[in-house]
Amino acid sequence: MTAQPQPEYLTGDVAAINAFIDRFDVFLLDCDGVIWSGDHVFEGVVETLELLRSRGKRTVFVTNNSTKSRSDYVKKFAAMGIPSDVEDIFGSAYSSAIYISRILKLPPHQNKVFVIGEAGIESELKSENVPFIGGTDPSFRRDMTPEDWAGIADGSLLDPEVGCVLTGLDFHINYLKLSHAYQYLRRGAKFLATNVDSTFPTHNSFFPGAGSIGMPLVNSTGQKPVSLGKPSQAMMDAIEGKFHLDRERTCMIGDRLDTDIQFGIQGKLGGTLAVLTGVSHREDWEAKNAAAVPKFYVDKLSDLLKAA
Ligand SMILES: O=C(O)[C@H](O)[C@H](O)COP(=O)(O)O
Ligand SMILES: [Mg+2]
Repeated sequence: MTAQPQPEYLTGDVAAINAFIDRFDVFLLDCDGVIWSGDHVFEGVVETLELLRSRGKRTVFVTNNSTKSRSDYVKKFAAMGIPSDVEDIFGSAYSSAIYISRILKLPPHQNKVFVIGEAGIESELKSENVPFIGGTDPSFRRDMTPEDWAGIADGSLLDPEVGCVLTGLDFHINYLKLSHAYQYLRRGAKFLATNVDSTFPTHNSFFPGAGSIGMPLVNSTGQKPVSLGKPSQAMMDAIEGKFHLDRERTCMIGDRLDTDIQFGIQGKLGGTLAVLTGVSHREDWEAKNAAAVPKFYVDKLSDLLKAA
């Protein structure tokens, strides 16, 4: 197997950074591991976004994190001193909601979604008028009872209008939710995921990701979900349609090879930039079986400030 061309290292190279910025009109920016870690915004990120915008560049935030809706993210950005607009944000919860409402088009008698995930998914489904159950409903945040075993087994506790199961990052996952979802899938419901990231970078550490939350259903049903987050090209096509992207003049910036960088490469974007403040490290793309190799990399996003 021929070695993949290794990325250009930009950190500290003012001329290369300027050439990099001038080469693109639109920057698609990942969030967890690039902009912030949990509620902590990385140093210099606010100024870096200001620099890109001052040079007439469009900044679009593309996150796989489905726990928040686009309007939640506008609030999170504002709290960090980053002006943004709902129109600048494309999350996997939104990507999933528009896929279900505009592409999947569930039959009217089975148009409900059983959600495994947080409020972000529910808000985006509501914005697309897609009915759902499960999710943050407190009646699902408890242990199984004898009635649950019996009612799930004979179907009397299941909602016949559920036609789809959607899994995302869920900080309240439990056996009751998994059992309902499993039975809906056994009965033929469509299996979707907002994203399948194995880990979640936050609090300067790592936690189980959305993909690890949905894995018990993959294992128990033998089915794989259709994933609507990065690197899904359904998401890229939706972004291209919305922002009228010139792919050659667009660069994806991310911290994860098998989501962000693959997303940019499969999307045939003009460039991909990896940052080393999140999941992936140099060894990951230098490895023979690398999931993807970025075109450029920096230690951290704010290294682009050297261009100023
Ligand atoms: O488990 C997850 O959902 C992901 O780790 C998280 O959402 C990643 O978000 P992103 O880096 O795409 O902003
Ligand atoms: Mg990330």
